[in-house]
Amino acid sequence: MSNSQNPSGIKDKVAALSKNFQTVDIDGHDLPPSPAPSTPRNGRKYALATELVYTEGSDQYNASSVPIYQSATFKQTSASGGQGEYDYTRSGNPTRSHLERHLAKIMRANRALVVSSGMGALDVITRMLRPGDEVITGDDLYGGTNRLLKYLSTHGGIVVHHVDTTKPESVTAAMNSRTTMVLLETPTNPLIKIVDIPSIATAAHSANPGAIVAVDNTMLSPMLLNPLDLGADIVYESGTKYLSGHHDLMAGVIAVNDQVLGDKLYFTINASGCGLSPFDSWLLLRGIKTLGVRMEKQQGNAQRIAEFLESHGFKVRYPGLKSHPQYDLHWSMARGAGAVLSFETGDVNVSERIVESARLWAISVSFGCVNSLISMPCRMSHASIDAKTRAERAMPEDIIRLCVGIEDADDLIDDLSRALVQAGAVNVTLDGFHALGNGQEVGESSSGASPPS
Ligand SMILES: Cc1ncc(COP(=O)(O)O)c(C=O)c1O
Ligand SMILES: N[C@@H](CCSC[C@H](N)C(=O)O)C(=O)O
Repeated sequence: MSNSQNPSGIKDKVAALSKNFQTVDIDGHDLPPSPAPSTPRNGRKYALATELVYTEGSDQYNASSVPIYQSATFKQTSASGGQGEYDYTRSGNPTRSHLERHLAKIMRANRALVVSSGMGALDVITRMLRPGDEVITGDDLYGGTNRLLKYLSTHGGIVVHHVDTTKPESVTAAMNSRTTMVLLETPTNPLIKIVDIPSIATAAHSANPGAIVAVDNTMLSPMLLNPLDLGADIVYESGTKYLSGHHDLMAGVIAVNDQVLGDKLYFTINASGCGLSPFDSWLLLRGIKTLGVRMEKQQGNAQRIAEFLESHGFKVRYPGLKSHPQYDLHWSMARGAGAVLSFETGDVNVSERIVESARLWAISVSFGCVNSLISMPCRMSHASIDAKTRAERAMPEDIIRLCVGIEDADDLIDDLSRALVQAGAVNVTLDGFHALGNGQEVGESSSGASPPS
């Protein structure tokens, strides 16, 4: 390059300098590594609602919204490679890093990792298992989790014990020195059973100090529960649900405190290539900002709807109701009841008619979205669990799951009332209406098992 093209020789100087000093750009400006993450956890400085929206970026242009680094590759400054913070998006991407560090803070973890779905997160976690390892898990589990565990027990030589995790003594009885992982959900999906995380974590670690206690926190989100503070080693969740809140992306989040564990999980993510894309990382980061207000509104609505159904004679499962058999246990761990509840009608056909009569409530799987959803888990989200297993696990075929959104609660109740009447689920009198055929106790199964899909 001639001096006329480069009068002061500044570019040569900068090029030489930048080999050693990576934060100087081509024009010699001091350049912070692009978007520096939200501050790593250093003790909670603010209330969670504040932390959700507060991110300290040091983007070179002070962008208020973290930029989407839609790039697969990052140029290096020398042929020896590995000098820049990023080289390839499968291994790391600034938008994803920002999200991960923001999540670590919110989840009260030392490290968070984001992948392409909640099931992707569980896949990464279970890749730590080896043939002969034993896993203890619940008898009421999200259908996809059950399916992956079944696959691992059929094809991977992993022994999976499904026990009633609401009874810590059942979990303890299944433990031995080969127990490598205890996998918990609370509240369970869809029976809304509560699991005592601290007691089970203590028992698992004393049976085998190397055992990993992993908690699926999808139902409550970090807004309402922090399993790592209760003795869990890994917390993971489907970011498709509350964290993002709009059903416009799929994501999975994993968080840990142990550095070695974090490194192992990261290795698998890089090796298998399931890290969350830059655009979905950005969308998830945007969704997280409103988690506090969404959850507050959603669980306020859910409480009203649970009380409405119970007051009209339905058997309702929701930890915000004093009638929940594990009300005290739930509130000893969590800061809220969440926004998923289920109820029974006593008749699978009546349940079907209710679901199909609702208008505001969309017939849809999933939960955590701003819109209210209604579903029959045995035919939808949990259809991958065969009818025989569902019956053995006392999963009522008529159970209806409500995933409550942010709409006006009166509108939701009006729509549900109309659906209950239209479906013939209630006895209407001059004084109001009352559930028909609700002679069931929690956990008692009704007839009418439908075939697995
Ligand atoms: C409790 C629970 N865990 C995990 C998952 C899996 O998440 P994803 O659908 O994002 O893979 C789901 C739902 O799909 C779920 O309900
Ligand atoms: N067809 C899907 C069903 C997804 S269910 C989603 C969510 N976890 C829920 O509980 O509603 C599948 O087979 O995985």
